Amino acid sequence: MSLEAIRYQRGTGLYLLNQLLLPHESVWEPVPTMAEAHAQIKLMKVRGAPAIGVTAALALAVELDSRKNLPTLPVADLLKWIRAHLDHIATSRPTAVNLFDSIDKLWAKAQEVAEKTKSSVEVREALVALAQQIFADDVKDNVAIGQHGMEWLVKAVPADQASQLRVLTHCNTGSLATASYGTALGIIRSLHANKKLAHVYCTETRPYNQGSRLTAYELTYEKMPATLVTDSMVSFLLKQHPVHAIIVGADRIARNGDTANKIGTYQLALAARAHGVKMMVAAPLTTFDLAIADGSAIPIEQRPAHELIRVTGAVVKNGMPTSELATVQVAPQGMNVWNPGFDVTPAELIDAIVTEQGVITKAPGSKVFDVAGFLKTVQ
Ligand SMILES: CSC[C@@H](O)[C@@H](O)C(=O)COP(=O)(O)O
Repeated sequence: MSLEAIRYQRGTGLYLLNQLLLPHESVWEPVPTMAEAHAQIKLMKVRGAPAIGVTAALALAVELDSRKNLPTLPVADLLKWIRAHLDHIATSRPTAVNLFDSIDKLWAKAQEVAEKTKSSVEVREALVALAQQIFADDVKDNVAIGQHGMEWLVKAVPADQASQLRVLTHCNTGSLATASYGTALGIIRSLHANKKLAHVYCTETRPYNQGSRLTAYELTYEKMPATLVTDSMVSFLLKQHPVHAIIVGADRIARNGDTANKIGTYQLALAARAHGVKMMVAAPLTTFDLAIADGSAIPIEQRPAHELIRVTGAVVKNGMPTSELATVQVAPQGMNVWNPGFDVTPAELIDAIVTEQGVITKAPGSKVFDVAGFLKTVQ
């Protein structure tokens, strides 16, 4: 059983693993309302593009179930309540489009059922079912991404190396960032399960350390052969040690394949290109934003300065980490800070985008992906 970040059952409620306390403590927190989901997403107690989208949907399901007055409202009033709550949760974090994908799907379903049935109870039932579907689909999609990515990479490397693959990943894209299994980490999980993984490197992913806190935790938990490196070591690592592919997730992918992902991804793609290493992006279709032509339109979240100038970790006693957390300051007070949470990797630097429907590659000679064209062939 792999780690999980989201627990939900109708009647029991929604619980999120507080990722701010990992890997030192596993504390599950209830999410009884959309307002609480907004707070947990904003604080990054839950994070990762797919996990955010799933959380928003399940929180709506939970609140629709627990507020007994909602199904007694006239359907027009229930729609107003739903719209206001969806608009609020949309303000929690700006970059991962999966949140907005969930919001759009939930709103479309609410309107459709309201129009057809005029029944608030029917609207509630349809939205609870849709939220459960969004949760279940994410797991299924990640498993498919894992399989497609593994198959693509095995074919992309020399045959005599295909069962001894060495990869590098960034940020956290595993069970903790999704409903389960993971996207980029899902591919690595599939390689490991199929005995094709020789080694995985994970970056610390400064400044928020999703790599050292979360991915390293998942890799250790899964007993994969793994090594942690700082973000600044990657070019030298690629020069010194053979790595077949850098595999990352995504928060938003434009029509041409430009990809917003955790800050630092762009420099990894540049290093990969300079060293002849494959650059793979793994994401479900909920991460695609077909409304934007290229990455210049992707909103990039600016994170607070304290994430750069302070570090939180477990207090070490007798050489061992304890469950006591402490925050220390590592830069002078008052120092100016620039802290974008994400960057955009140009499509030109990406070799493959792995989805649950298959792998998107560029036409020979093209610098960009035809995402819309790919989707027409698979849907
Ligand atoms: C499968 S998650 C893909 C991305 O969401 C992930 O790499 C990432 O950038 C997460 O950022 P975070 O700021 O931790 O939410």
